[in-house]
Amino acid sequence: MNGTALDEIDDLHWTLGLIQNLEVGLVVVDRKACIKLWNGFMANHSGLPAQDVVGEKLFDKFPDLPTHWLHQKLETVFLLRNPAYISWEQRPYLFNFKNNRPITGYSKFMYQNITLIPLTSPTGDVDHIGILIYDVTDTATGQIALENANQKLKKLSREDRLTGLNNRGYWEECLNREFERYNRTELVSSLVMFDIDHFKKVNDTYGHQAGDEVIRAISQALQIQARKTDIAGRYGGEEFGAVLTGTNGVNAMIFAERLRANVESLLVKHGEYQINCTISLGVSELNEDVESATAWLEQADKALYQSKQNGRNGVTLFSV
Ligand SMILES: Nc1nc2c(ncn2[C@@H]2O[C@H](COP(=O)(O)OP(=O)(O)OP(=O)(O)O)[C@@H](O)[C@H]2O)c(=O)[nH]1
Repeated sequence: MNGTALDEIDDLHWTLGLIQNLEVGLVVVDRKACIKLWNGFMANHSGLPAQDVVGEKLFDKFPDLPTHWLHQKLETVFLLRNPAYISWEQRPYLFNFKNNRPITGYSKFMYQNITLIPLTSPTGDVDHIGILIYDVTDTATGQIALENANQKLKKLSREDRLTGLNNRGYWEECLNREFERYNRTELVSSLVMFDIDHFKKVNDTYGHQAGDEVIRAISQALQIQARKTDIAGRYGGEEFGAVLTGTNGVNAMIFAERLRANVESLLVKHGEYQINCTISLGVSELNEDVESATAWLEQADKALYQSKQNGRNGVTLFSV
């Protein structure tokens, strides 16, 4: 053997060593999806050494693979002779490997980015594809945790702590949006505002904690009665609002009256006491006479004030 041949063998030897020890998975398959190369990364994570895998059909050896999808991807790479990239966001993993990172141990599996590379033979044909598997568990779990934290923050910024209802800021935003929507679609909506009657007396008689229990119980009654499309919020200390989308004034009055009766029949337990409360409600239908979201709110508030004037524990529909 001459010097050049020895050099080439030497080059091949260290190239193979490099491939075997890469911290990236490498699988080479032919046109029949027969496995030609299976590097150390793949052996370590699958528990299957190269001698058990090389020469086998990929889909026979790994029946859990997304056969149809991967087959199509491989065919496209053979046909177009262009690489294909699949990120963990499109498909969390190709091979179901356990996540063995101690820091990101809360993910059960290894997130993977995948690259499919067409491999050209000396004749210029593409008869093989290299499948590269990158372990991106750290990036993926970090990004998922960040997204979850953002979702939680968003929820917290919109939520009233005591009741879990929308807080005033977010509820007003929804009210404004509903008003804008009405201007575009003219689909009717109604607003119900209500306030707990003589609530100061509840606090003074049973204490602030008991008052909080009453607020929570009434909020729950509101949440149970509201539809998914209704927008319920805590407007102030003991004042609440509900935007009833797609509901006219007459039906909003039925809603309000049912809620009034529900609250009237509630008995809120606090220690040895059972506290009974009532609410006063005002209803305002959104129609072309209402000039702004603020005007809509003022109308419902006027109707609520009328209910208080009428002796409380009642419902009033705003009229000019
Ligand atoms: N426990 C508790 N009390 C609150 C909260 N927010 C406001 N309040 C109390 O609600 C009471 C509201 O009293 P008022 O505005 O005088 O009204 P009211 O006693 O309900 O009388 P009317 O509305 O006229 O029937 C006050 O005593 C506030 O301290 C809260 O989050 N928890």
